[in-house]
Amino acid sequence: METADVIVIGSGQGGIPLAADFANEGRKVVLFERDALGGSCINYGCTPSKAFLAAAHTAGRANQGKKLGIHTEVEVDFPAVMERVREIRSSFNQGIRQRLESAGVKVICAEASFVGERTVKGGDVTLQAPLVIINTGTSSLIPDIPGLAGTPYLTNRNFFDLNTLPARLLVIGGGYIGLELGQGLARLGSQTHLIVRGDRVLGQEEADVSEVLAEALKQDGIGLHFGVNVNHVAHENNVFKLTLSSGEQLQGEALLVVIGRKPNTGALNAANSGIELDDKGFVKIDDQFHTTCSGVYAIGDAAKQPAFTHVSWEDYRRLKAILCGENRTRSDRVLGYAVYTEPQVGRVGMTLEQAQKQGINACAVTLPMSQIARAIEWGHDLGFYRMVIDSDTDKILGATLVGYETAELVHVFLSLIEAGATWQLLERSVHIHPTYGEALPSLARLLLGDNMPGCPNM
Ligand SMILES: Cc1cc2nc3c(=O)[nH]c(=O)nc-3n(C[C@H](O)[C@H](O)[C@H](O)COP(=O)(O)OP(=O)(O)OC[C@H]3O[C@@H](n4cnc5c(N)ncnc54)[C@H](O)[C@@H]3O)c2cc1C
Ligand SMILES: NC(=O)c1ccc[n+]([C@@H]2O[C@H](COP(=O)([O-])OP(=O)(O)OC[C@H]3O[C@@H](n4cnc5c(N)ncnc54)[C@H](O)[C@@H]3O)[C@@H](O)[C@H]2O)c1
Repeated sequence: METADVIVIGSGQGGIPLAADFANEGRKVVLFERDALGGSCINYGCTPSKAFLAAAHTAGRANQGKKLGIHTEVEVDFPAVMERVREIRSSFNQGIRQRLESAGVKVICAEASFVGERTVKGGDVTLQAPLVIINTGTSSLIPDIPGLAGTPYLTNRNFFDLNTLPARLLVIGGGYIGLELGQGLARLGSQTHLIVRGDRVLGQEEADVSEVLAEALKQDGIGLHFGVNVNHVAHENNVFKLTLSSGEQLQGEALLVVIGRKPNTGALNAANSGIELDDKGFVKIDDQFHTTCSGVYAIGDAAKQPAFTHVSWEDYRRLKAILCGENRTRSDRVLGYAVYTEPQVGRVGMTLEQAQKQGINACAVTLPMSQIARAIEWGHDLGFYRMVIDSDTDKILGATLVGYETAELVHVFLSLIEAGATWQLLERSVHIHPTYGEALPSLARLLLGDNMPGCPNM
């Protein structure tokens, strides 16, 4: 049987740099990929969705110009929007191929599965290696709704193949993907309905985050249906007909199904290498990414890490350090993430509820957009900034920023928390006027009991 030094299964966000690094060090590295190189992020996730949203939010902002007295007629060239998205995706994809090739990684385009301990078969190649890394990601979870199977519904996988703007869009799921892509198509002109099983969108966030988002979606003309299930799907004459548990019927030319993800571990035959999966199929790992089989590690979404690209990438850095003998773990990082709706949600660290559940004597301060000069000047009236602190140590524990481009601004908190900073440090900082960033020391000033924390001229 052929051998290698390292086998990587899946070209996800952590697997690619790991494979390239080991190959650059002169080791024999083989990477198995059953689909497009670069995984979900580059092909069906972050890259195409954010390129798509750049167009959608440009249209949305132009339409909102009327609040500032600017009236424009937006004309959407949908095929051009989608062609640009696919071009960007393709260029990123090519970049991955070049990176792996120039590092000397042997890429095998086949689905891999374990046939023995640390022994992997893909296509007609069977290999054994002392080090195997699983980075196989997730795929769309599809609900078992009568009538759905066999219809041409959309998921994040085929969404970016669209060439015609659907006149009416129906979305099942009120999470990240439903909100981002649903709001995106609505802003480009689809009459959109969001069907949400729970009582609010983004159910895992704080309730007032959901409220702001719901208001923003309504302003984009999106119909919101809470607390309902889809009982039946029909597809006739190119029109989807959905019957909801409330008895309501909805129709649309497109149906987007985005109710969460399932791990890509079914094909792995993990048990053949003594690798245990949990009851949902995620690979079980310890705090150093080790599976239940010696020499086999798992990173990213398939290992039930928070499902974000930067997490999978950071998994790579930590696993690399661990394999080089450093005593790192996976659980001591400050988690940040963002939702790319308008307004955006930028989140870092703990919410107040999470902190209190951990027994921390925590408190939070919140500053609404109506008290931020920059937001008033630009007409960005939806949202708020919130900071959570430890009342005993004064350390900053977390932040939730809902507003314009907060995915950028929230990094201030990421660095402060990483540095173990107190809220007094933020309060002392003199931020530039007039900026959104200026509101962050103002937020801290609320802890001084300052009721008028805004900028000097307010
Ligand atoms: C629509 C959408 C938008 C997103 N937007 C963002 C965002 O803005 N920011 C963010 O941080 N995250 C975002 N995410 C999440 C992000 O894409 C993932 O968390 C990220 O890609 C990490 O995935 P990964 O490294 O675990 O594996 P993946 O990127 O999923 O890659 C796994 C790879 O393994 C391959 N594979 C699976 N099984 C096998 C097998 N048996 N043999 C060979 N190959 C196999 C797959 O084909 C795939 O290429 C988004 C996701 C989606 C779906
Ligand atoms: N900006 C980003 O970083 C970004 C963007 C997109 C996706 N992602 C990642 O991808 C993951 C998956 O996104 P997602 O939107 O598919 O999942 P999600 O978990 O964010 O949302 C799923 C939604 O579907 C609903 N739902 C679940 N089961 C249902 C059912 N049977 N019927 C009807 N509704 C149901 C849930 O209540 C929820 O509203 C995210 O958790 C995130 O980690 C990240």
